[in-house]
Amino acid sequence: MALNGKSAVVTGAAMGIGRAITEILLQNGAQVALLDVNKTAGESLMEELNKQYGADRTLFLSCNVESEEQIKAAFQKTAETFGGIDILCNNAGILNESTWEKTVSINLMGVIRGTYLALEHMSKLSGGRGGVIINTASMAGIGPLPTCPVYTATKSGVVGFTRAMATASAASGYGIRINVLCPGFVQTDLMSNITTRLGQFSHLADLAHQLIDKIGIIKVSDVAECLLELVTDDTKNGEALMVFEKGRQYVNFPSFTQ
Ligand SMILES: NC(=O)c1ccc[n+]([C@@H]2O[C@H](COP(=O)([O-])OP(=O)(O)OC[C@H]3O[C@@H](n4cnc5c(N)ncnc54)[C@H](O)[C@@H]3O)[C@@H](O)[C@H]2O)c1
Ligand SMILES: CCCCC[C@H](O)CC\C=C/C=C/C=C/[C@@H](O)[C@@H](O)CCCC(=O)O
Repeated sequence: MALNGKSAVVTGAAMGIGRAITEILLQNGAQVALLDVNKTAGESLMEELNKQYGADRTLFLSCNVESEEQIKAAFQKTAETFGGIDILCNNAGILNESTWEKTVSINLMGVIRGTYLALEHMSKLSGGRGGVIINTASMAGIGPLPTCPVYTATKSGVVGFTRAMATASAASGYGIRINVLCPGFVQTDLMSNITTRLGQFSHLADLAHQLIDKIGIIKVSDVAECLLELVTDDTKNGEALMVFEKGRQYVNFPSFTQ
C-alpha cells in the first residue's frame, strides 16, 4: 500500500515507538491521528509535527485504549476529519507486573478493542476501503521473559490474535491485512526503572539486565522502518516481524497442516 494521502491512527503515539511510527507515516505522506492517554505529551507533539508537516496532517485525540467509548469516539473523529481510516497501529502498551490486570487490559484487550472497532470503519463488508492493521507485540510474545510473565502473556496473546484475525480477514473478505511487530529491547521510557516494573519478580532484575546485554538495545526508528515494511508490502498478512540488534527476521511458526 502506498501511503500518500492515506489516513492512519496510532495508539500510544505521544512518545517512544508510537511517536516514531507516527513520524514515519507522516514522512511517507499519510495523515495521522495520534491517540494517547497522555494529553500534555500528545498535544505538544502535535504542535511540533504541525510545524513540520502542516496543520492538516495530524490530529491529537485524548484516548485511553481501556475505554471502548473513547476509542469509538476517536475513530469517528478521525474518519470525519480525514475521510476514513486506512491504517491502524495498535501500539499502546505498558510494562507493569504489579498492576497485572491493567497490563492485560491495555496490552491485549486494548488491541482487540481497537481492532474490532476499526473493522466498522475499515472493512469492505461495512462500507470501508480495506487497509492494514499493525499490532505492536514484542519478542517476548515469541520467546517468554521469566521476569515478566503477564507482559509475556499479553504479547503472546497479541501475536496469536493477529495471526488468527489475519486469516479470518482474508477468509471473510474484509480487505484488511493484519501483521504484528515483535521488537526486542528498544530505547524508550518503558525500559526505565525496570526493577520497579517487575513487581513480585523484581528479585530477578539481574536476569533481565543480562538478557538486555545479550540481545542489545535498538532505536525507535529501527522499529518504525519495520512497520513501514509491513504496511507497504501487500504480500504480508499474518506475519510476525522481529527486530533486534542483529537485524530483522520474520518468524517461522510450525505448521500443523503440511
Ligand atoms: N521499549 C521496548 O523495549 C519495547 C519492546 C517491544 C515492544 N514494546 C511495545 O511497544 C509499545 C510501545 O512501547 P514504548 O516502549 O514506546 O513505551 P513508552 O512508554 O515509551 O510509550 C507508550 C505510550 O503509550 C501510551 N499509553 C500507555 N497506556 C495507554 C493507554 N491506556 N491508552 C492510550 N495510550 C497509552 C503512553 O502514554 C505512551 O505515550 C508497547 O506496546 C510495548 O509493549 C516495547
Ligand atoms: C525486562 C524488560 C522487558 C521489556 C519488554 C520488551 O517488550 C522487550 C522484550 C525483548 C526481548 C525479549 C526476548 C525474549 C527472549 C526469550 O525467548 C528467552 O530467550 C529469554 C530467556 C531468559 C533468560 O535466559 O534469562
